[in-house]
Amino acid sequence: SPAQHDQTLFEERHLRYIHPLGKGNFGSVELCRYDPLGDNTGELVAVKKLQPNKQSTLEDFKKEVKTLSILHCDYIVKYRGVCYSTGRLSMSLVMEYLPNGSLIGYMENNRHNVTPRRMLLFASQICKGMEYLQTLRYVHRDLAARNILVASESLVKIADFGLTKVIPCDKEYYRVTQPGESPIFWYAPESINESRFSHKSDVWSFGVVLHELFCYCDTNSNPKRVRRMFSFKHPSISMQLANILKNNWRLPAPPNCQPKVCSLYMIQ
Ligand SMILES: CCc1cc(O)ccc1-c1ccc2c(C(=O)Nc3ccc(C)nc3)n[nH]c2c1
Repeated sequence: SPAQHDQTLFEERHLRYIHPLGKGNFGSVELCRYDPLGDNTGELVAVKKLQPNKQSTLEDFKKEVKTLSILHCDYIVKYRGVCYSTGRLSMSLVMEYLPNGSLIGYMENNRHNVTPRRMLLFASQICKGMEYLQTLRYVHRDLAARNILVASESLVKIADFGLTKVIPCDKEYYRVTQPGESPIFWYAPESINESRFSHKSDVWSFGVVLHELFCYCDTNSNPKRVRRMFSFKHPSISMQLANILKNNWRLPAPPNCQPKVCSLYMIQ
């Protein structure tokens, strides 16, 4: 039957659960081994189960799968396929497993042997991945170090396309109607103020990722730290953030950041 030759169809009975991976950010992601021979020689995969809830419906999930299945780029996590649960009531997304986890954990654990040169290598790879997405008119909308996965000490890949949208051909931006919980500290001003997303707003988020990289993803310099500057009273956090950005406040230069990188920082 065609299903036997469809490499992107994973049979639930061969998908062996190992342990949980993503905490919250990627939804519920689990490490599994797809082991049809039953001898533990199968490949390790990252699996995201879909629980249709108020945030994401089966339709949203099918859109994420559609988005992923046509992406072929060295700097984007590879789509492997889907696994339908018995009765097709729910489905899971199967992606390649990257053994070193997200950039956040990697930078924290490898602070001493990640040189600025290596950071620029990672930054250029994220750039190439985003450039590829732009050629397909995709806007990621959630570019952040937490969504960059480390394949090896010299290769990172962009992950988590749950929020990715395609810009309509007649427009230059995508307007979100129902913004869920928004990562506003990575958002460009127009995204905060008007829920407008474009390649330009992805570039802004890339700037925040550069900041995270050069701060070794240190939680003390994390963009969320900005929140401490705000009163928890009114106006809302996003209003306060929008105001200081309008007054040209920007993230502070990362501590002991190289002069040449800092000059790059000044053009931000
Ligand atoms: C399936 C969800 C998804 C959806 C999407 O649209 C794009 C990418 C992914 C995804 C998310 C996470 C991972 C992971 C990992 O989390 N790996 C690891 C390894 C080691 C440690 C400590 N932590 C973590 N590997 N491949 C992954 C693919």
